[in-house]
Amino acid sequence: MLPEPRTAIATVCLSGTLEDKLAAAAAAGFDGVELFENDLVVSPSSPAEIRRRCADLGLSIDLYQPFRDFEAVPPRLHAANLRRAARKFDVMAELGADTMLVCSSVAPEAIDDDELAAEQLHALAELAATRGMRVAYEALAWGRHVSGYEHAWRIVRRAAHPALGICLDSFHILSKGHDPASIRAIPGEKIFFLQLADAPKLPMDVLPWSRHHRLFPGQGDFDLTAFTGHVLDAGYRGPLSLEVFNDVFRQADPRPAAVDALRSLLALKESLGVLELPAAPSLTGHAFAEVVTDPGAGGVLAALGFARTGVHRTKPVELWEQGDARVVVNEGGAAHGAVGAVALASSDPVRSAARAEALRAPVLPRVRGPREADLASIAAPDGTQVFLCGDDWRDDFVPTGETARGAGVFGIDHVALTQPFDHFEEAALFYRSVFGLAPSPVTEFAAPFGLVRSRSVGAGEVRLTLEAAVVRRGEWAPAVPEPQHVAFACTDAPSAAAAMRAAGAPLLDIPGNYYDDLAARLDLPPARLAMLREHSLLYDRDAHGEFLHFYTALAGARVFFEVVQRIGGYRGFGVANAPVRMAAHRARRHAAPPVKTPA
Ligand SMILES: O=C(O)c1ccc(O)c(O)c1
Ligand SMILES: [Mg+2]
Repeated sequence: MLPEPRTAIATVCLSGTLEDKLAAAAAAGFDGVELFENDLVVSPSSPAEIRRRCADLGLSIDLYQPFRDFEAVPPRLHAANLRRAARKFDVMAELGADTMLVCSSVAPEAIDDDELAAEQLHALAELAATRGMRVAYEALAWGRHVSGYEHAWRIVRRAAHPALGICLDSFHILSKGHDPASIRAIPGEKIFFLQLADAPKLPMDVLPWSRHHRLFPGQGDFDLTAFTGHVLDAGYRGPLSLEVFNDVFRQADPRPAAVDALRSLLALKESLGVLELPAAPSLTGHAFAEVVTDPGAGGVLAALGFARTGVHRTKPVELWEQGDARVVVNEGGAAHGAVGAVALASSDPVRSAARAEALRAPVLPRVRGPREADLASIAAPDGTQVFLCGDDWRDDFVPTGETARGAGVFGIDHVALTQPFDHFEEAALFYRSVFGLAPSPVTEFAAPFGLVRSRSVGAGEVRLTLEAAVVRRGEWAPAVPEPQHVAFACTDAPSAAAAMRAAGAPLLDIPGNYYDDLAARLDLPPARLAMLREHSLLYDRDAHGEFLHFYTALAGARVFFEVVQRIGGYRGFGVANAPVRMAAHRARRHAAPPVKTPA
């Protein structure tokens, strides 16, 4: 196994003042930082004070950057650039930083002349060397004449100065579709620095793409494992340093953002085989879901055919069951009103907790009564608790003796966790790295109250959907923000809907326009279409099978239920129908007072 690389983060990734950023990076466990010039310029601390602060926090300053528009300029400008550089080397000496980043020129004065670029960089490297420092040259994807790493490397080789090397940045290389395999031809000791950033594939100009949409490794569409593998194989032994320009991260609380950032590197190191973590135990299904709501949810569950089978020994929560679908109802939290916990059956809950801890996920201390089962409880980025349980969690509930009437539900199909916009990317990385759940591609759909971004994470019978409004919402959107829901699986949706409706379940009515559109889009047999219309069922299909589903009205402040039937190997979640459901919820809220079914 290669030695485990050190970790670093550019101060530009995080929000706040330099002091906030350094504290957050250190608390998350980073070894070093890339210091952005702007963060230094606005700081009231002198470079020497920043150096002491970093030392106290256990952080090294691995790179000072950026130094712009240096190479390939007319002689008059070159002299001025060297003067400017000498000042910056003085600052670096005070900081205790020994590597300066020089990005390829973007200025219109820059000349397309590799010989001149090499000559001027040689002069800069000579200046650095006299102070025991070095210069790392990076090709920006939008550099005026140098925009690819192979070109930057040709110039560095031509300059032939021991204090001049290159800086590789995964974004600039992968965004332009350049093949990273040629990195292997660069001697490791000439790769002075490595900056890592992922990104979603977006058909836009590289500059705005880079400045607004970079993500932490594992959150986007680039293959950072293969990329970093080439760099390590070339012999690079410096830090893995995150350089992520992202509008959300730059406004977020830097403390959890830094933890999220470090988690991305731990997962990357694991995938590279340079860090061993406790393996993710297999997850065999949904043990239960906990809904935190105001009184009423139990009544809706009763109408769906569930029975109240248990009462918790010490907490004011009840267990409701039908088949293998289990819902813990906590009616004490109307203020929150949503899915409070997702409980997944783990083959090894203790190892699940150990892996979560190793990936810096908050493992919550659990207050246990004398007979209570040991569950690992881990807080997801939005505060949802994820329980990993073995078989004994049911012992926490005193049986009531009631049994479910039953309406065809046999289990939990999925749990839909609407996310605050700011946690969307982080959530996918969290569920993937901590629990080994594979994310689907991101889709977006137009909903009545704005565009919604959606993806799922899952493995086998464990399925979670993550949805977020694409921009923060204003005053006009409904007063019930982002309801969450639990979806139950059944084998016969029309019969289940009929039985539930007969028992008084508040099922959503779907407008006729929806069925007219279905008839136009899909060539469904008339009898099947009539059946869907009669029961207000929604329909979807993919290459693997078909999907029938229906929803209840809101059963609490922010929670509702869904019943689904998967036919064949259908893999989706009926996302295309989500806007119909949202509009139906809105119509229902306006037409009727809040649902209050008798318990
Ligand atoms: O967007 C920029 O200007 C910028 C600056 C420094 C970098 O290392 C980089 O990758 C981009
Ligand atoms: Mg960079």
